[in-house]
Amino acid sequence: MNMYAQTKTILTPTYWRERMAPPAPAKLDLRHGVILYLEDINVSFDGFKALNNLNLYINKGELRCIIGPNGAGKSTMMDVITGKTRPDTGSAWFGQNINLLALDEPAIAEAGIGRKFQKPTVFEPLTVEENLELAMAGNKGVWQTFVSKLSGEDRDHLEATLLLIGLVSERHRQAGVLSHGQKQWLEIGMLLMQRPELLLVDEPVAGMTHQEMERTAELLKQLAGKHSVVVVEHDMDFVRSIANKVTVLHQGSVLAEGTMSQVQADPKVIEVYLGESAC
Ligand SMILES: Nc1ncnc2c1ncn2[C@@H]1O[C@H](COP(=O)(O)OP(=O)(O)OP(=O)(O)O)[C@@H](O)[C@H]1O
Repeated sequence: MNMYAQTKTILTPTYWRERMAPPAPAKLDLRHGVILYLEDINVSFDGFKALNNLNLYINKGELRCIIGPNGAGKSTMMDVITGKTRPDTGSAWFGQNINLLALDEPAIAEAGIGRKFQKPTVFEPLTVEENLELAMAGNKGVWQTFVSKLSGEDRDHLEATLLLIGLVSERHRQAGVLSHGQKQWLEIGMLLMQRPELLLVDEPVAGMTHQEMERTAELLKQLAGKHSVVVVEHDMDFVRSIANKVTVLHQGSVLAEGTMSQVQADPKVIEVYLGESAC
């Protein structure tokens, strides 16, 4: 190509769009059956070790509960997975091939990790259905979501999600008038609209009635298999009702891991929880 043609080419928007566009997210490699690897993770805040050589492995389709006393490092661990906090040392991989420490928060969400915080953050003036539509939009933008029609596949996904979260009959109600439990389920539904592989759920049953807790347990159990789910929760009855495997964190490390009965019988766990009636 002569110099004139070359200059003309590099002045076109297409030339730059192709080169400046972020690379498409890598396809998650789950061939070893493990979706999350955290290895030797250390996080310090002003010299205080919030995570101390933490190792955690989550299998594809697993529902894992993380428990531990206040200050054990549970939230910090979730922050490392989602890119909110960078560890001082260690490695964090999503499947075999996605290095979480090389990605920022939006890229981690895009790669397939969704997080639900304790407090529901639904859009109260919008209906249940509109909230789900908006969540599906991802990076499309609010305006474009409402002017563009959902594809048949997206519509099916929305209907299936409404059914799963038990809000079919509430679909045209404003999110603001829902009960606390219903808002939590809607927010889980909003995460599901983005088809995450791994869901991180922070204290899902705080403030719920007993009935709402039972419904939430059913919902999380239904999600497992299709998704991998990590739940941080203080309510031990709830944990007992959903978890096959529980990880106990203490002082930023894994203290014990196993079934709820196994960890409850572990003298190290009993010692840590001594005086706390929860366990
Ligand atoms: N940004 C921060 N700056 C300083 N210290 C922090 C920061 N975030 C967390 N910590 C400290 O790190 C430790 C672990 O906190 P973290 O919130 O991860 O624990 P947790 O297990 O989630 O506790 P809880 O069950 O009370 O939510 C605590 O001692 C906390 O005070």
